Amino acid sequence: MFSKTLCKALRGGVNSFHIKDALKCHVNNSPNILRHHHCMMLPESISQSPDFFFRQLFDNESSTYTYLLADTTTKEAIIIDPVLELAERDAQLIRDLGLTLKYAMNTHMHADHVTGTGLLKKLLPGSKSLISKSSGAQADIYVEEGVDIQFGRHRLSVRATPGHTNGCVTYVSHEQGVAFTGDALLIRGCGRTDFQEGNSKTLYNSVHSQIFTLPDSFKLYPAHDYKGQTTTTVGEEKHYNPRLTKPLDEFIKIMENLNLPYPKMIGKLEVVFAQLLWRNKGNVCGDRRFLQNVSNYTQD
Ligand SMILES: N[C@@H](CCC(=O)N[C@@H](CSS)C(=O)NCC(=O)O)C(=O)O
Repeated sequence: MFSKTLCKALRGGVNSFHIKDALKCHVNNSPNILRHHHCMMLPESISQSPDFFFRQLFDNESSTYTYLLADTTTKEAIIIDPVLELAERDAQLIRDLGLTLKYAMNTHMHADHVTGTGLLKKLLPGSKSLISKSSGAQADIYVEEGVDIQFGRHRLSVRATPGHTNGCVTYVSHEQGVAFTGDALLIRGCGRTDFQEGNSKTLYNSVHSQIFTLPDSFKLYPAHDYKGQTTTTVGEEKHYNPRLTKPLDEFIKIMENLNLPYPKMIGKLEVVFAQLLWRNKGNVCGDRRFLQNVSNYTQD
């Protein structure tokens, strides 16, 4: 079924360019059914530096990804989007690996789970919480567009990617060719825009100007996935994202008709809200204020 060139390329441990050429040649010489599938060209991927530690962690409850990154020489580490219930797991992993947590940070103020940054700070004294200034949430350190976050010799630069919430940011490592997109861009999807401070036009512009302008080979790591996918690339999403490849007006219609259920974890936040209400003697009003106050209560 495969052409000789393709079989040779697949057998020979050749690089992606060889396979690409062979695939092109295979498709050109194959029946129509293969020719009609316009698959994208695989870009050369950037290899991560040997001193860059990367670990993807998952929370089954909220389908949240947490990322632990570190400089293996200095042992300085950061954690992105930790979940409250799994803070003990994350702290233990950091201790086991002999790392020192510098920042417990968020890509945005989460509506679907309570952040673990506050508890991590207690479990790992010396670490600080970090979030974007525009999130309106409480933290030790506030970042905004253009700022660099340093750990050891590595750094993540902050790109503002509002739309799912006002304070959403994407953290980019240009050297490692990776970006942590939070809920702005999900694998073959994107963050919903129907509550909190959601705005689909803003989200569309954010993704197109701040994420799709990165090199095609950059690997993207979102804050959630509901289908068991772990990562994607800029090139893949520019080619296959069923929402963001559409023109803006179509994208807006798609987002208006997602009909997603309210995230199930918001139920849990309501328990926190009840405590907050009790503490504040009932002085809380409106959905936005509710989420803001829950965040303030849980963030730091
Ligand atoms: N049924 C899911 C709902 C998940 C959900 O709404 N996820 C958010 C991110 S957390 S606010 C989202 O933006 N989803 C976009 C999408 O297309 O799924 C659950 O409660 O688990």
